[in-house]
Amino acid sequence: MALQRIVIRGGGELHGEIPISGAKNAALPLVAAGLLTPGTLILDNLPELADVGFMLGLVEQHGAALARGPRHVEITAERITNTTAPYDLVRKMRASVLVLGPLVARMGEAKVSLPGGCAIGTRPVDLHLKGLEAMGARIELADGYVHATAPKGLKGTTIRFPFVSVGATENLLMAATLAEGETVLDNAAREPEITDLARCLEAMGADIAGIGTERLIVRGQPALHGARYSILPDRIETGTYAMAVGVAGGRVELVGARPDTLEDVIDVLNRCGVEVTPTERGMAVKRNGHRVAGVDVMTQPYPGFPTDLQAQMMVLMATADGAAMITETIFENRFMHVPELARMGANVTVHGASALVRGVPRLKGAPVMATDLRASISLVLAGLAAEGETVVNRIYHLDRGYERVEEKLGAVGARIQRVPE
Ligand SMILES: CC(=O)N[C@H]1[C@@H](OP(=O)(O)OP(=O)(O)OC[C@H]2O[C@@H](n3ccc(=O)[nH]c3=O)[C@H](O)[C@@H]2O)O[C@H](CO)[C@@H](O)[C@@H]1O
Ligand SMILES: C=C(OP(=O)(O)O)C(=O)O
Repeated sequence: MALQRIVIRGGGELHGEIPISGAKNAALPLVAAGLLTPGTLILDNLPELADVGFMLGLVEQHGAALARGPRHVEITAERITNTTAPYDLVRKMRASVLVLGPLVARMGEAKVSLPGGCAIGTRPVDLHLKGLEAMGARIELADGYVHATAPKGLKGTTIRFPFVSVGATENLLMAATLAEGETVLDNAAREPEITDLARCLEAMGADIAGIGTERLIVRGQPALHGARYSILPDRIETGTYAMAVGVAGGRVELVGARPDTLEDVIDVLNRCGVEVTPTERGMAVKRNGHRVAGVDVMTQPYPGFPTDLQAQMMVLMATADGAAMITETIFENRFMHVPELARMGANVTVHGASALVRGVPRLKGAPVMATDLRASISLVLAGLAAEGETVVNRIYHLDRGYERVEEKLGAVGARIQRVPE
């Protein structure tokens, strides 16, 4: 794909409505779950994103047949013909590691390239591997690959996570559905995407208790069957566009949003003066004239403030009337947007895991470089608030997680364009 950039002329308010897509971070494990059954898993409300395309390509090369329509896929893994997830696919997207649990559980074997570090931190997968080991798999690491074998199948056990991990919870939850006996996952992640995965697994015949809590109890089944499931709306996309309205001003209805999946974020927005109200179709977000107030936030596992909205929140605080302390507790290197925002006139000082943001009346347009998905969209938001022109380079990260971003923002009045680099 040719390199592209996004050009934004800031300063205008946003008015109208934005449709919210299906959640990327629910879609990825749900596609992997298609490997658990020889039956057909039908997923609706599938977001059209680069990451979803990578994940579908991955399950396809494991032997799944795909039938795709708009926002819809049918995955039939009648036979798994290949249990190796190669480096070339895994390096494009870390969530590829989510095929490990389903493959070992169903086939007794899998070889998955180790995902490696990425821009936001080292991101090891030790909890995924320890959990599979506790379920009886033998784990070997060689040549950059994890080779997991469980020729007699996985066995249920109790796994207590030392800290909360979304991916490890998902991988082991999927593995446990086909294990022999009962698996207890303690200190499990409670993100809405995990609830979505658990509900879909139930529809496929899994027996799971404690859904939505930090203790998941799974009674393994000999096999799962096909099902049809509609993916929940993306709470991170919702929060991002809510913050865009906070940054630019105006009033926008986020159609299809599920406010119950982002209560903490809505509370923060209301406290800083961005009005969020539920509507019949989703939620409405409004800011009129006045500058927002500074509000401190700390990222936390769900139901706390999501790390995936930290960069966008920083942009909102960058133009606040006052100061805000933003603390990142999930990833050790998730402030790469700070130097780029500074080039646009933001006043941010980083001390370890905290960033002190002193609001300025106005940001200024500049050419900037996107380093990861949420950093990229934060620069787009900054461009909406800035005087003059902002050019965001290296936008392929954006297409991993935001569907038709320039169309969605353009439709509510943003002056935004995608152009070749
Ligand atoms: C595809 C997907 O859903 N991605 C999300 C998922 O990522 P992901 O599932 O990778 O994030 P985790 O919740 O696992 O990571 C949380 C923390 O635990 C660490 N860790 C994790 C696993 C492990 O085995 N060992 C370990 O040390 C990570 O490096 C990180 O510091 O949750 C993150 C936290 O909400 C989000 O930012 C990502 O958008
Ligand atoms: C970090 C993210 O995704 P991933 O875990 O797929 O890298 C994200 O969605 O912000």
